[in-house]
Amino acid sequence: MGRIDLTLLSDQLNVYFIAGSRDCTSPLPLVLNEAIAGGITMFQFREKGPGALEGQMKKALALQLFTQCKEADVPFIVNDDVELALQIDADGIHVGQEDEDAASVRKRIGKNKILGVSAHSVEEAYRAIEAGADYLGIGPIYETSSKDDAEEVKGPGWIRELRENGVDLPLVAIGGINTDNGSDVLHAGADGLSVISAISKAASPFEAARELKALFDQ
Ligand SMILES: Cc1ncc(COP(=O)(O)OP(=O)(O)O)c(N)n1
Ligand SMILES: Cc1ncsc1CCOP(=O)(O)O
Ligand SMILES: [Mg+2]
Repeated sequence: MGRIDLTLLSDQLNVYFIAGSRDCTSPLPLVLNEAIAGGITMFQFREKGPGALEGQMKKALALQLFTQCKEADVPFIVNDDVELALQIDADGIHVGQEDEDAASVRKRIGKNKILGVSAHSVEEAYRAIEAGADYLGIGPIYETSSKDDAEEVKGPGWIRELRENGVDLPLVAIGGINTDNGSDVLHAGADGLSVISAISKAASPFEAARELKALFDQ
């Protein structure tokens, strides 16, 4: 049995903000400060795509954001880059089907870090669980403009389908999620809502995070 407490994790996934420097119009540390004040429960550093920082600049930004998260007790997850996650001793890593194999990542990070894996079919979900995933990222639920190579839109019914097929690991939904459609996603069986643009491009990241968090109090 791993060290990760899955009951605690399902709450930590509630408002899962994901961003890299190019997702924001103001500096990411400022956006993250507001998002934290608004009540996000987890953060994923996803620095990729054209114009993304690399090497030491990427690491320096990761360390700055990680410090902010630590001060607020918000788990800090690194997207894709297992090496970086290990170097800075992040709280966890998220990988997809095109990234390093989840079982190999689990071996490298040990039992004490959170491992999130994207799944697009019941089969992928079961394979990820077998490989040692702590939670699954499920999507895209709705249309997204934040990921160029996103798979086809699946709708919230897909979350229900996974639950009906016995997938009981914490699930976080992703893709086009906002305060208007978030409750449909939760009613379908997701533990959490992961968002990029709903917070990173909001006029007030603080208000956006606060409104997403409020969906869990209803
Ligand atoms: C919580 C969460 N779910 C899914 C993803 C997507 O991961 P992936 O399919 O590897 O795509 P990229 O984000 O790496 O472009 C995610 N990052 N987080
Ligand atoms: C990383 C990722 N994986 C599937 S959709 C997506 C992007 C989600 O961004 P947004 O919340 O802006 O739709
Ligand atoms: Mg990936």
